[in-house]
Amino acid sequence: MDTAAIKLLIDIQHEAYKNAMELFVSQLTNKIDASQAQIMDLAKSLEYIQADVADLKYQVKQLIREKNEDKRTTMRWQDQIQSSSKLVEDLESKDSCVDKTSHNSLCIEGILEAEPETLLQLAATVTTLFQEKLEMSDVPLEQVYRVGQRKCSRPRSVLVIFCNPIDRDVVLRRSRMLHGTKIFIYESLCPTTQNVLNGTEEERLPYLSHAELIAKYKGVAQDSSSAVMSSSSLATANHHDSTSTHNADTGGGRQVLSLHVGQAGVQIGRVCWELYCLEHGIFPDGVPYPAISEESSLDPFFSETSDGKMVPRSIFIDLEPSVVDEIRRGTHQDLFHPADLITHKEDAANNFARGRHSVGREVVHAVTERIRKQVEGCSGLQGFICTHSFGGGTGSGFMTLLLEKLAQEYPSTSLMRFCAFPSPRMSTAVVEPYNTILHASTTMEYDHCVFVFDNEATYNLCVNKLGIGRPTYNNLNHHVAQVVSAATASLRFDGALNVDVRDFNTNLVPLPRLHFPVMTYAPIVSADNAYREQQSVSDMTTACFDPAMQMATCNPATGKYMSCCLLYRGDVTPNDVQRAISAIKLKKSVQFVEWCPTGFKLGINGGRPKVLPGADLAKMSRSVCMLANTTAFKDAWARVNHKFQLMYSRRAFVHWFVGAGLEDSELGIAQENVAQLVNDYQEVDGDDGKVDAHEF
Ligand SMILES: Nc1nc2c(ncn2[C@@H]2O[C@H](COP(=O)(O)OP(=O)(O)OP(=O)(O)O)[C@@H](O)[C@H]2O)c(=O)[nH]1
Repeated sequence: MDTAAIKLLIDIQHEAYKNAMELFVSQLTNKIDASQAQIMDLAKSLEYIQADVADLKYQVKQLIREKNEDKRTTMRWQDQIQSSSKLVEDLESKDSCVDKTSHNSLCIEGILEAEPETLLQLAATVTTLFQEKLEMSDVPLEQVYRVGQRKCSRPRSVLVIFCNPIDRDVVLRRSRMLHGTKIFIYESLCPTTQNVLNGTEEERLPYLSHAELIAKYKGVAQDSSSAVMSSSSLATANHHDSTSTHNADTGGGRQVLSLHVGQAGVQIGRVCWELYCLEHGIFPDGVPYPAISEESSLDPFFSETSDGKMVPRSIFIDLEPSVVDEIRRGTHQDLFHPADLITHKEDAANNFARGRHSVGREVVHAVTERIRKQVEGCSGLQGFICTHSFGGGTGSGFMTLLLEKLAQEYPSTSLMRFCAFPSPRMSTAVVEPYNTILHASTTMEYDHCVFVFDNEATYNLCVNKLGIGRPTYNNLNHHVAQVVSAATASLRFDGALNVDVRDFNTNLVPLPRLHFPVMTYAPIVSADNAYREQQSVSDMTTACFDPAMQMATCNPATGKYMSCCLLYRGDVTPNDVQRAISAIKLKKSVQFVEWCPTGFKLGINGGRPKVLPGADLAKMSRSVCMLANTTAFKDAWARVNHKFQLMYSRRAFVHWFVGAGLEDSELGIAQENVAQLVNDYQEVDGDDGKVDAHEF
């Protein structure tokens, strides 16, 4: 083999080794890569396993924690069950004691005594009161003593313990004879006295504040089962405590009787009571929640039965049964006393005259009897609240009849009404203008507040502010009830600034005939937008002066405000309110009559506004209700009177009214009377007789 051949052979072998080496290296690399990948996979799996382990550890911990929590909850529940049963036992024992002891005492407020007086003299004063004012002969008293601060020649509260419980019942029944005397008799305190006062009869008795008195009784009750105060009377006594100064100033009582008349009045009333129950913590069957808010005063709007149920101080009246039957069959059927749901066989057929002169007369006696019964159950009636429409035959005609009876029987009792005024374009009856004008004319001289809203304005609020596509009466009534609840909150709850029924009339009616304040409520926010739209006190106060927020169709810019009541609820301070009002006063668009420079009546109530489950309105932390007496409302009257005139000039539908007992001349007189009302408004705002007629 020559050298060249050997060299070639070496090259070939070299190449072969090289290839083999490369192959080996690549195989080795692949193996290393595969191993690395495997290692990576293993590492990842390890990571997953570690994560799973951590997860499992966490879950185990969580389970242990939950188990412990469960244990604690079980223990808490056991505690609660124990304390509830104790509470029930306490209440049962108190109830049984109350049965024995609560029927021999009464609290008399407003006794004027010459200072200083001994117990005997005080007892003599009380006995003389019973003899002279209640026409009772000898009433043996077991004990009397004073309640409240000692101040010379101020009317004071006296607790009277009767020897004979029958005497106590007679005094309570006859307490109505004290009407107008500024002396009020309450069923508030029901203690036995043996352990309370130790002095001899000749010693002057200690003056105890209500709180001291209650504390003392509580102590006595704990020490000895012979002195007991029931939870209900304690609540009443607390209420006395909080309102006694208020009553002393106003000379008024406390309870309010609500009268809901006709379809609109009944349906609005029903929603109002559902809301009141929610606000006061009362189940639909009238049983109070176990813990009632301390600020809540049930007594003004509810009476309590012997088994602890709360019954609304209300009467629902309709001339036909179907609408009231819905209450009789509804969720709150057990709330109302059946006798407070009064119906007749046939309605007033949209006819004022049938409501006032024919069908209405057949029912009015039963209604006034039931009212009398309810009033007898009140220790001091503060006023009546009515809901009804102006346009229906019952709401207009029967209501005039009822108002006459109330004026005769309870002349000094205040009254306020929430009324559905006919809408400019929406109407359910052609003769609404007749009914409205006849009603207004007949009741014109009653100078109590008639708070007005119309369904069209309320409907627009539901559409534009709450985003309801096609609002029903139910939607409208929920909104109206919200406003009625806001307006009556200060009658039902203790607050920083309270307003009572008489205050409304005194502050909102500057001239007797001009007594139709318009209702506005803010904020109106749909439940969907609740979290986005919390409004400040200033925002919502300003919103009240926005015409689009008003619940009655009239433009405030065409008139002047004569008076204005702003009732705040919830998270509101007097400073916030003052700032908001100062800002309003600077607005040129808000015009007040010159002779009413202060203009604003304020009420502040700490409790947050509540809404019924499923309501369209959002639950907000604060709200305001404005009741404003504005001369702009003349436009609404002029509009209805114009419609009346159009029909009456052709004597259209007049025969139906005359046929049901109306004097023909009454229609003409009514129209003139309301035309005069429009003039009265115009005189007040110095208008030159112009009325906004574009809506007619
Ligand atoms: N907001 C509201 N308005 C109502 C309701 N029902 C009727 N109305 C309005 O009330 C006016 C008619 O009065 P009603 O209350 O229905 O009639 P009534 O008083 O029962 O009288 P009669 O039916 O004639 O016996 C109309 O303007 C209706 O739009 C209601 O539930 N809510």
